[in-house]
Amino acid sequence: MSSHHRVIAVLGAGNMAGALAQRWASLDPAPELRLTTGSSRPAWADGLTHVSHVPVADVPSANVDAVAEADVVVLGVKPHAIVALAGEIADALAPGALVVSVAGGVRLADLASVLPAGAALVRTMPNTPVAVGRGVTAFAVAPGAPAGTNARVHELFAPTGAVEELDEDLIDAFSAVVGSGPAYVYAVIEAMREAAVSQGLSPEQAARMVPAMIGGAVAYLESTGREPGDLRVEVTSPGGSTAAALGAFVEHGLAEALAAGVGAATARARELGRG
Ligand SMILES: NC(=O)C1=CN([C@@H]2O[C@H](COP(=O)(O)OP(=O)(O)OC[C@H]3O[C@@H](n4cnc5c(N)ncnc54)[C@H](O)[C@@H]3O)[C@@H](O)[C@H]2O)C=CC1
Ligand SMILES: O=C(O)[C@@H]1CCC=N1
Repeated sequence: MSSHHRVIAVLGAGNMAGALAQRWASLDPAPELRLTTGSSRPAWADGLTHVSHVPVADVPSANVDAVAEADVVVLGVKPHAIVALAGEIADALAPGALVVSVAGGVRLADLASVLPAGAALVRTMPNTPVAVGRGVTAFAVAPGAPAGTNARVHELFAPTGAVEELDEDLIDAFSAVVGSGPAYVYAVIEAMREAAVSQGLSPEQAARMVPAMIGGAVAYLESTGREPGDLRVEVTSPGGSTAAALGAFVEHGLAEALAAGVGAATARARELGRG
């Protein structure tokens, strides 16, 4: 991380913004991180001298205090609370501070309306694997932001995984696939573990084997660069056991279920953005 981003304030360091902060805290050299929450305590920050944490329940000015001279300000609260939080800290922002929203649905225009004109404002959609440097984040820069804002976002997010700029109108769809996606994968892992146990494997065996299988399948896909359909066929002997499973998936509507889930998530993100 360059000298640009020496002090990072993370306001609302919960599941998502906390995952980002965790990654930044692990860098060498690490930035100074100032976390705020409502009342909860981010246990991962215990004992880290470059990470401070103040709950607004204890210190009502915690957000404004954290922003003073910060190079980056991450707004990590829930969508319904984020415009109020942006307004609360607007006057305390250091000149040139990069303001990063992670809120689902909430539009740049709504955030820009309460921030100083020309603020370096960016809307992002990260996912929780950023905590281990394997996230995938999309971002859109506010129309009035200074030149170079885009490069600052790339630099800030580079240690958290993949990052790419996306038209703001596509961020809700990206959220439905990639922001929420880890939850879908964990739901699949849970269901596969249950299925394994129902076929006689022990819970411990299933817990070990299922994530290793998924990690291996993804690594094979990524390292060969082959199409998933091609790799699927490679596993599926005609008339064999895999074909029996894939037939059952078609019969039970797996693809339709995934499409319906992604559609529901996109629609819900748009709703959240309208408040
Ligand atoms: N959880 C996820 O995987 C993802 C979440 N997001 C977005 O991240 C945002 C937060 O979601 P989560 O992290 O899941 O929720 P969360 O509830 O874990 O985090 C919100 C945090 O804000 C704190 N907070 C509440 N009021 C505050 C205030 N006035 N000042 C400072 N902190 C305050 C809470 O104590 C909590 O730590 C949402 O806008 C969501 O759309 C985006 C991408 C993925
Ligand atoms: O569930 C949510 O609303 C957020 C947005 C993407 C992931 N979590």
